[in-house]
Amino acid sequence: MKSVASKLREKIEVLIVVGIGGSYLGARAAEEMIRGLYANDKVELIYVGNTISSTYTSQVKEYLSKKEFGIVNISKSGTTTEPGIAFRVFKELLEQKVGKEEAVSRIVAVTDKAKGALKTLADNEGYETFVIPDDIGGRYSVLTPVGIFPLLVAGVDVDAMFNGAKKARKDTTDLENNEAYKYAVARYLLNTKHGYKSETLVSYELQMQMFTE
Ligand SMILES: O=P(O)(O)OC[C@H]1O[C@H](O)[C@H](O)[C@@H](O)[C@@H]1O
Repeated sequence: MKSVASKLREKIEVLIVVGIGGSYLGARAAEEMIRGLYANDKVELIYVGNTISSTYTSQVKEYLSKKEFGIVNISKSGTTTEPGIAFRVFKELLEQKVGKEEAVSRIVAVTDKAKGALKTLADNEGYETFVIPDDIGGRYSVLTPVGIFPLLVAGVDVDAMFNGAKKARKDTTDLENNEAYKYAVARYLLNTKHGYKSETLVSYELQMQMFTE
């Protein structure tokens, strides 16, 4: 995955990340938390397929007219409507810009190992493909190719991320010092013993906003 990402990085200024829900939020949350909102890196990530806004889509198309770009299309089922539409739009734009053959070398699919329309399309077109493991749900997929591929193209140090994840796992085995566990216990007690029925998790730190999305 690293070599595919670094080859793509050499060619492009923008990576179009196609995906919605669990197939996009992890990468975006991690990218913004790690790089900040205005990253000083040669490759910019632009997220599409999480809206059907034609205004947004045409703004991104216009922005790309002067940029070298590639696409990663991320969908576990391979059949979700919004990313399906967005992928068609941006694939066509890329093919018009660089030709079909070069477009194939700039498109990557992240999807199920065997089933779904995206898997079939990727096999037919010859796109490089990375697998979303069966037993990992969308919202937990940031440390799979769903999050890691876009982050690699963005130039994020993913080895440091994995080291951090390993350290967090080790540190949290002791429940008394596990912040997530303490939070879960507190909210459970507030709900069941004190009658609080709704909860709002808010971040006023702009680059952490996607974490709570
Ligand atoms: O990865 P996909 O199959 O395209 O699904 C992407 C997302 O689609 C919807 O928004 C679902 O509510 C999410 O749970 C899912 O993560």
